[in-house]
Amino acid sequence: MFKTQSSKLIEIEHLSAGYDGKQVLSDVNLTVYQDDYLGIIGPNGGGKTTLMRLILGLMKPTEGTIRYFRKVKDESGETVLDENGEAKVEEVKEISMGYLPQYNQLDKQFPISVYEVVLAGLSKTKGLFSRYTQAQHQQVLDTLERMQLTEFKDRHIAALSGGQLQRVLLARAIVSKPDVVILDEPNTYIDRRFQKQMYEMLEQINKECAIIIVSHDVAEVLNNVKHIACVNQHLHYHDTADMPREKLEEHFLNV
Ligand SMILES: Nc1ncnc2c1ncn2[C@@H]1O[C@H](COP(=O)(O)OP(=O)(O)OP(=O)(O)O)[C@@H](O)[C@H]1O
Repeated sequence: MFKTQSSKLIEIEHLSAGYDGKQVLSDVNLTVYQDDYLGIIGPNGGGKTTLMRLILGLMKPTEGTIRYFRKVKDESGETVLDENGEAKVEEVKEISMGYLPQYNQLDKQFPISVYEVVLAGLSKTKGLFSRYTQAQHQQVLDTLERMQLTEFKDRHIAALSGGQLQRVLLARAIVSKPDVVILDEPNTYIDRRFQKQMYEMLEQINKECAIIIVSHDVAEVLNNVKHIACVNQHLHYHDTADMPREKLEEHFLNV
């Protein structure tokens, strides 16, 4: 089993939020760590996507705070450690986040190629009127290679299988080397045969950044994540290393 004791990346305290005066999340507290792999599970309409939208800054809470932290580096670029030997962090206004949206939020007919989709993952790092640099184009090519997508580079996204499209969107989410990748129901893109491959890719990605994955596939999520949070207006949190797998399944399979 995994064990994480690393520095915080996102800290959520006493967060409440909703739509049109109807409360969807109440008094949510959650810490996401720098090298975290956090699974978010819960019933339909429980507030999982809402929590992701809040973390991404796409909507504002009615109460509570979300704070972001970055590792402190010295002049030579080395991470500074605190008294416990953990990376020292400082609060920052924002961190970089890659996002893989739910399948049903996607317009597959939008006229855009695989290369352009992945390049769009760098749009935040480019000035509004400036062009992408040679290095940024190379970054796209490297990411396509890593995701085994080079042969589909010029293909229209409507002409991809679900698994290929999922890899393209994952490539877009990681191309900027973000601090955290947020995946909302990534399994809806693929059939079960490809799930193993997806989790292997995520394990590799987790060596470089934190991952938050929303999923209905409780058993599969429990197999892969370091921490698990069950969201149903309130949030219940568990360290998967602290609880036997059977207990977690018993606890969560019926949510
Ligand atoms: N834009 C919106 N306007 C009004 N109500 C919304 C909006 N988005 C979500 N809701 C409502 O908020 C509640 C939580 O929705 P949310 O999408 O966060 O749940 P979820 O846990 O992600 O659900 P699912 O597992 O079905 O994707 C639901 O009752 C939903 O109908």
